[in-house]
Amino acid sequence: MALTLLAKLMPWLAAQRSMEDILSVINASLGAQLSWVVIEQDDAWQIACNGEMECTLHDAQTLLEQLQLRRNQRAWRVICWRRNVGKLLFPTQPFTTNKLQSGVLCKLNYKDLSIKGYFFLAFAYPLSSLSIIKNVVIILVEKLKDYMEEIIIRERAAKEMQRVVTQYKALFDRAPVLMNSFDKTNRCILWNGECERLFGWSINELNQQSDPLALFFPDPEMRQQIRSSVNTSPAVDMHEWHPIRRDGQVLTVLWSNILLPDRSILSIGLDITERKKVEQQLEKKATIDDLTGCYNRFSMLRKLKEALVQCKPDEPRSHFSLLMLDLDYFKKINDRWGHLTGDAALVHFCDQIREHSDPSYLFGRLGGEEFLILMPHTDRKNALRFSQKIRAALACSPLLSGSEKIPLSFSAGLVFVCGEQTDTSILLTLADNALYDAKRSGRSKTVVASAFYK
Ligand SMILES: Nc1nc2c(ncn2[C@@H]2O[C@H](COP(=O)(O)OP(=O)(O)OP(=O)(O)O)[C@@H](O)[C@H]2O)c(=O)[nH]1
Repeated sequence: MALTLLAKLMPWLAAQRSMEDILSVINASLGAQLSWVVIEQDDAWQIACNGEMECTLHDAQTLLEQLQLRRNQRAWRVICWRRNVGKLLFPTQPFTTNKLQSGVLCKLNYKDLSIKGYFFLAFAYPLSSLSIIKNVVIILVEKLKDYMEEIIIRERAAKEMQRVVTQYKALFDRAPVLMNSFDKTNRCILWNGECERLFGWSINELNQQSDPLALFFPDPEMRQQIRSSVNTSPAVDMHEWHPIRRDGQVLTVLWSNILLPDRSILSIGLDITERKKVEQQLEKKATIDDLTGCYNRFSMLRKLKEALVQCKPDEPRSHFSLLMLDLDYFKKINDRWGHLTGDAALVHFCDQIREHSDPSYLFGRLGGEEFLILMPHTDRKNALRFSQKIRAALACSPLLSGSEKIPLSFSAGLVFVCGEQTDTSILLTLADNALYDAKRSGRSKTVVASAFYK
């Protein structure tokens, strides 16, 4: 009988059917009315039940508690009832109890998996030979045990997989870095929480566009560059890009690309817009004069040094003129109109220079009311012409203090640099001496330095 039953059951176990299906075959083969399997692991209980009668997990637990089977340490224990098993299982339901006359309950331990299992089988008639049914159940349970072990290991692996997926999903959604991926047809397939927060678009909104990337980079050429950096030759190093977000603000984002095992590419980005702004402000503070907006002494001298390095006697394009300017009688302006008007005079002077300068000219404040203009590939004649132009502009547009006109003039020293001089301090001394000559000989004029005169 046991062998016949097992022969019937084996294909079901091999086909990995559900526990309910297997119990149904057992019931049908043995003529049983009810069977269940209960699994207890990590304080969580599961029941699989089949038969003509309903048995809840609570019913099964009450029975196990009553028989103290759970506390019994033996791995194997088979309990058989010749009669009235229904009374034990359903003590409060007298009508149902009549239906179940006899039964077998078997305990099985999975030591390695720290799991307990219970198999129960009940019949509507009293069993004449308990030992036969007991032997059948022992063999049956042994087979069931292997099958259940397989299911449990599979379930655990699935649970672990689910746990890992949940962890990575949380990481993907909550990490303070941008993560996204687009497929070959330009559809967005990954768009994490930080992307949605920063750019203001959801993945559904992106995929309603024929080309989602156009939302961030309206320039088609820029889009081409992005695509090639992602798809053609994925740039692993962080590169700086300037996407536009939903409210129109231009961002600064560092992007890197990671090739995943399935050959898809995940782009990872870091929003550095605020950091970049601070950097730019610091850079500006370090190189630009606060009051006038022209270069400060430090950066002007650096630019002069760079120009000197490039300057070669046989390369006329590298020659340049250097003009050192100083406002005349500036102290008087401060004394008469006050320091704020003195500041306004400095700004006005710089505005005039800026307005009439060639874009290639470099212009900085050396300190106080002293300035330096570097004029690339400009000879002495043109440099002198330029200083006259500034003088005329200042005469035409005096500084206004209310309705009062404040005349401004300057003296200047000019040096033409043609590659024979390499020392900045000597050049500055030459320009300064020429400026001093201009002051001494009446002011409001430009004097050309005698050395390097050409
Ligand atoms: N308002 C204002 N004044 C400044 C600033 N820097 C320097 N000064 C003033 O500029 C004046 C320069 O005076 P001086 O060196 O005697 O030169 P000057 O009066 O222009 O006379 P000459 O150069 O000989 O024509 C001083 O009174 C400084 O206090 C500034 O940033 N703002």
